Amino acid sequence: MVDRANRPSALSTPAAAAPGAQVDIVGTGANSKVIATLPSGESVEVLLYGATVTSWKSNGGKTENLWLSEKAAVDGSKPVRGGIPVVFPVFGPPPKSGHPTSSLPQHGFARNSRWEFLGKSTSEDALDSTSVKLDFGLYSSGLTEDTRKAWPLDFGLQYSVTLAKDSLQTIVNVRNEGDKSFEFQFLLHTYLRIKDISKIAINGLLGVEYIDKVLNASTHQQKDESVTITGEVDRVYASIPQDTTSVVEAGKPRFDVVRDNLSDTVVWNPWTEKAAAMGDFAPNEGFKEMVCVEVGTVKGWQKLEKGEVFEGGQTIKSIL
Ligand SMILES: O=P(O)(O)OC[C@H]1O[C@@H](O)[C@H](O)[C@@H](O)[C@@H]1O
Repeated sequence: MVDRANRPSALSTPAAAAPGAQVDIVGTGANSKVIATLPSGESVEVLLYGATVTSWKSNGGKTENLWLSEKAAVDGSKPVRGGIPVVFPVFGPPPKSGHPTSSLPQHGFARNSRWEFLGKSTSEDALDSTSVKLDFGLYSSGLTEDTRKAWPLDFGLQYSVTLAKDSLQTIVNVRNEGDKSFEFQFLLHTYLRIKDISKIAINGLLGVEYIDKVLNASTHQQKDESVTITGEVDRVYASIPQDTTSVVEAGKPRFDVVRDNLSDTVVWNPWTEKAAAMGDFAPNEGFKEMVCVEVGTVKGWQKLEKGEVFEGGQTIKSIL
């Protein structure tokens, strides 16, 4: 457990009042989303369902950085296929029995619960560039009765999405608001949009041990400098010493994914058959234009005692 409640996050954004960013709440009910746009045109869209970031445009609003399936459910009927779903309090299929998360669905309940929009703050950096921070909350009191029964622990999640000119920062703060300790895993299931999977290299994982879920969960070590993708990939890289995982496309840096207080990263691409088997994955060939680089804490469990807080997240830089 890492308690960062009392130390300022290196990634936190000051909430100084500055005009400029436009923030709108669009739609009603399960479809509601918050859209923030900077004066320079960059934008982010966050569906209240799952607090799922469904779009992040940089380059003056001209470049979409996230992949979203054409058949993604954005009506609250199921987790969103694409964008940045939030995985909490368990990653993947939960332990079969004997763990408090055992009756939860794959990847937990955060990605299919409706979050509250807590508000926005804007700031300007030294270069007079505006950024906007959107805060979302999910609390045990806001869960459905069934979910509450399946995980009857008192928690508060605050999730901050900060849009700046060339970056998006997503940070979670998990608080134990009950009397009993609890364990959790957390992951940001980011679907990065790329042009051509055959030209992608993922760097920053050299020497790191990973569990290969395609090869019967066997353990391997990353021996090549770059991970390239030529078939289904589903790997959990754990305890990564380097903070940054980079995505290079056709020899040019495209994304830097910088982890904050999260030591693991999942690299996932479903490839042909798995993509075709998912009813909400479209178009079929869409797997060529996405790669998931998912930062998290998923090997083992984070434990929070009464009143304790954990904070962690990522900053993604879009390089063009
Ligand atoms: O279909 P889901 O539940 O969104 O999960 C997608 C993928 O998510 C990845 O994080 C997992 O490592 C994969 O095993 C899984 O298939």
